Amino acid sequence: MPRPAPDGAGSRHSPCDVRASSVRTIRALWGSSHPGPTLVVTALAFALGLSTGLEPWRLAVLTAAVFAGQISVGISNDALDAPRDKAVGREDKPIARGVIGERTAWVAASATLVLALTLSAPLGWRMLSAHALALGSAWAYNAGLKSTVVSIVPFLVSFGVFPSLATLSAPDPAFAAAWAWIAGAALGAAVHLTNVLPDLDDDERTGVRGLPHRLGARTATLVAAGAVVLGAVAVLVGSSAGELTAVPVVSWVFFSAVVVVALVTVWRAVTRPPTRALFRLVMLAALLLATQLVASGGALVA
Ligand SMILES: CC(C)=CCC/C(C)=C/CC/C(C)=C/COP(=O)(O)OP(=O)(O)O
Repeated sequence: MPRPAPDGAGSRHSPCDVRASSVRTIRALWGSSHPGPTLVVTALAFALGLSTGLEPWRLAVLTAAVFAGQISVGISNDALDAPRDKAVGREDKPIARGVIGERTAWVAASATLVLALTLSAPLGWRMLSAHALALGSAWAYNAGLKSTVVSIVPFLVSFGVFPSLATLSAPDPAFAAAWAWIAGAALGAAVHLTNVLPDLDDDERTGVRGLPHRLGARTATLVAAGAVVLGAVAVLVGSSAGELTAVPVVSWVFFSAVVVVALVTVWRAVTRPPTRALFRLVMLAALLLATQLVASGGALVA
């Protein structure tokens, strides 16, 4: 069956055709946004905003700004990767499959980038600058750093600064404490090291050789699991100001759960070929740590 022409090229369309094509475009854009990570990072922003005690409008605007920013990062990533994804026949990539055109994708990625920054502005220039830094670093990954030995750096930067997006959104803005930077960067590293694992062979064929490709799947997963534990220790120790006797029981429960997740990640890595499950385990660890912060009332600011 012939594919519909991308970007609406073609002749006459009935209102039904137009509606169907709009739905197809929106679904394809959502599919290109890396929906799973987009939703997880948005939920993390919400949880960090809650734990910072933001008032409802600030919490809503922070969450919406992060959501828009993630969509812009995800779609621009797929738009830039489209020729490579097409070459290796990636069926999960709507742009590479020709469901939508690259022009449509770029319009959506640019519009959501502008929306993310516009929504950040009412939260203050510090939050706006921090979000611009996080997004700039993510776009730099998409634009080429992903194929270099320093492919991990944008994840360290974007996720390192990420907890501060919440604390800088407060009426009395402040950077997050050092332990929160460490936890964010450690989890960002784990996200990168596990996300690319199922695509290592396809990536090699199209010339993408980031840090995980050079480390190899097993080493990358072991380092990722170590980073998850480092993040968990940072949250446990940091949020109780170094007083281990003052750590609430709920924090120990979440900490133990995250260590179990890290152990399962290692076990899977040594017993099976790498799959998307390793990345999902890292996402789960990040959600557990954010929930721990909310449940224990741990303060993000020193
Ligand atoms: C807080 C914040 C702004 C964080 C974002 C940080 C960051 C560097 C994001 C890049 C996200 C991304 C689309 C990775 C997938 O790329 P890929 O091309 O390696 O893998 P794929 O095959 O899944 O597309």
